[in-house]
Amino acid sequence: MPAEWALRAEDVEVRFGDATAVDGVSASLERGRVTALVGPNGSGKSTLLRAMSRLVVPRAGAVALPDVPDVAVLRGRDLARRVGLLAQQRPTPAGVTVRDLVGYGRHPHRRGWRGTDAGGATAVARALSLTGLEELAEQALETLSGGQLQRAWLASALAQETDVLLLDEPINHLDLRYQVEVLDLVRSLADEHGVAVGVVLHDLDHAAEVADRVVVLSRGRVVADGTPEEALTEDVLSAVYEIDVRVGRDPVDGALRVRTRPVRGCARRPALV
Ligand SMILES: Nc1ncnc2c1ncn2[C@@H]1O[C@H](COP(=O)(O)OP(=O)(O)OP(=O)(O)O)[C@@H](O)[C@H]1O
Repeated sequence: MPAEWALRAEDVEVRFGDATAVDGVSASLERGRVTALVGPNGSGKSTLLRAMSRLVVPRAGAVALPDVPDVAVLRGRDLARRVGLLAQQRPTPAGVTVRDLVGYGRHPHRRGWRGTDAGGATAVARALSLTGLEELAEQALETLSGGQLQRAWLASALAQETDVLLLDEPINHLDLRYQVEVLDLVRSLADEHGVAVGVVLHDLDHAAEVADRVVVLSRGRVVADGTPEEALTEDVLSAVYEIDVRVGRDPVDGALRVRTRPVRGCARRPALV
């Protein structure tokens, strides 16, 4: 049975001056499913996520929720209660603690002139716990490492408690352990909480592992959209990345593995001592 869609881009076009960054893209994010957006640098992944959360206004097309044919009619805070975005580029405000930053994620839920938010404290505590940041909660953002800061921003997006979560390169700067933990978290948000996740990833092995569906973008257009096996083919990837790509299976666990021909000079590495 096809999954129920939660957010949909319909023929979305975004231009910056004369340049078209997203060129008539249609793609759906489904409840309880992880959709990975992949493609070369500059192919329009971030711009598409930003258009889906209305951070950029499409020149044509629409972004729809099941009950709202075009989210352009929604107030920003109404959309932010339903669609969360972990953007790629974020300013780091000085003198702000991790707990403050995570609390900002509750902004769309605050009501009234005092800004009351009944579920706020629980949501912030949960987000800190899910991202392993409880011990750093009172620390100022400027004292964090790149990976800790990345987790703090992710926690802020989680505290927003939206049905749709858009994550732009969420495992950037993370060490091996936190890469796995964040990808596990992404999976469990979909599996256990029914969240529709759209995630931009550069590592195609990660995309194959975590995603139910993969959308491959090239020059602002969708060139493949399907299961990892359907979308991440040698033909598609070799054409899109303009490099000889091989797709196989991991001999140990059978997972899809994407490899490139060794870069000249890197094929023969000295033996590890
Ligand atoms: N604010 C902007 N002003 C002008 N051009 C922009 C702006 N944002 C993005 N672009 C251009 O739009 C195109 C798509 O950029 P985008 O950031 O969406 O690509 P991407 O696939 O996310 O790339 P990357 O993998 O490098 O993050 C690029 O050519 C980029 O230069």
